[in-house]
Amino acid sequence: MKFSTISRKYPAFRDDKFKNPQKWLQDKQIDDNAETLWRVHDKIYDLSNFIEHHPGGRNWLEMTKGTDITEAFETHHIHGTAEVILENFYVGDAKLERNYKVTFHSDGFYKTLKKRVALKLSNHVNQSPLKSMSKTFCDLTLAATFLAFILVSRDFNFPTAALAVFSLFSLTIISHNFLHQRDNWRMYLVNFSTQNYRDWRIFHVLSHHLYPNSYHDLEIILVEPFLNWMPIKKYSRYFYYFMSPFVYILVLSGSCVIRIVGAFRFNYKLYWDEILPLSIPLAMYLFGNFGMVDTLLLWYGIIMMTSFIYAFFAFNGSHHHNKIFHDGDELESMDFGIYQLAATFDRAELQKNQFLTLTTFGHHIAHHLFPTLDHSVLPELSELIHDTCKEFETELSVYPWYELMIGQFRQLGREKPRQIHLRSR
Ligand code: HEM
Repeated sequence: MKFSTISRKYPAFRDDKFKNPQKWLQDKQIDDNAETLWRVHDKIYDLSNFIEHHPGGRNWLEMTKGTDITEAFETHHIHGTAEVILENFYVGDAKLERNYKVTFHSDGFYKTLKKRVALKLSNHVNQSPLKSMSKTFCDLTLAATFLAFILVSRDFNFPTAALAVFSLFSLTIISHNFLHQRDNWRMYLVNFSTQNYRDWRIFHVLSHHLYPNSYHDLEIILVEPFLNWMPIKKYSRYFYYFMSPFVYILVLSGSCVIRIVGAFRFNYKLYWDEILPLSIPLAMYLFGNFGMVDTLLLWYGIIMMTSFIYAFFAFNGSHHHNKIFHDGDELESMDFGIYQLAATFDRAELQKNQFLTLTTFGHHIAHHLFPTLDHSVLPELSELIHDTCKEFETELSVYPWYELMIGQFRQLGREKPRQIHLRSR
């Protein structure tokens, strides 16, 4: 059946043969009723003259022209300044209703929590020292990654290879913290794993974060038909179990292949920072003991191992337990925050360690609710989020890691949509 629980239209993108982040944005323009400009709730804005002045960087507004940016706008601005500025660019009311059914009522769960978070951040939490720890961790991991790859190319053995894999894995996830924020140089570090920060901002920030586990979520759609967590399946669970390790190994370099194919077949633009990942094999070649071909093979081998561990964490960590919402399931409330709680679980372990929070997608629910906040600030919000959940008679789901993993494999076999019980008043 072709429908999505969270939107009125079934995404145009689903019927494309070659799926990639740029095409996702183009097709979103068809679905979003944004009248070639920018839509926020039921109003249309012309932000063309604001692109250059946007404090978060020009990239966000450039990419989203012609689409409904309600979810992005609400989640990326906590303090209310953006709402005031937005009104300067109002051009008229939207002619058609919003495609997405998710709501942001001012007395609903998400907006209530957001007001409380804004107050707490202004009055009680000094973010600067915490944020600078994140930057220090990130910079040390960057240095460790280069050092580890050079060590591998001088003396290839299990400990040096493991060090290279774990430092690149950590670097990839730490840099994810920074690409959610205003433009900064650390966002480019995600490129070292052969991915690209612009694509990440589409498939992860604008697609996965805003519409998790739905047919609008590119992180799910891009691995189909090899993996499928939606309740409506094409193949048996055994096919997906068999394919899992192959998908895990190829996830990182696969995104690079998608970009190259997009550039040659569809004329998508390639940027200077696409060549950043090659600085690692270059350093290995200059300082190591291997020839050029062996260096490249060694580098790619480590990328594949990193990819396996990265995908293992990403797919088993927070979104695909069989009790989690997946498109086709019914939701009891369409409040944006309640939807995020239904589509995201937290891991019980290691919640207090800042380095591990940064490198393993920790405090994932809080991160989904307020993605621009540095991961170091998220533990400070735990109590507030718990209290607000209680008040709205809803809950955070926290599971031990092994249960999330078992649930993910069960979800690969779940074939019936069901109602997700997360109440909210
Ligand atoms: C696709 C939609 C948008 C996205 C993804 C986005 C993203 C961001 C990001 C990442 C930041 C930096 C946040 C931080 O590091 O604390 C930011 C800040 C900001 N943005 Fe946007 N933005 C969008 C649309 C807009 C619009 C339409 C306006 C107003 C017309 C706006 C006004 C601001 C302002 C004033 C800030 C400074 C921080 C604040 O006051 O919240 N943004 N934005």
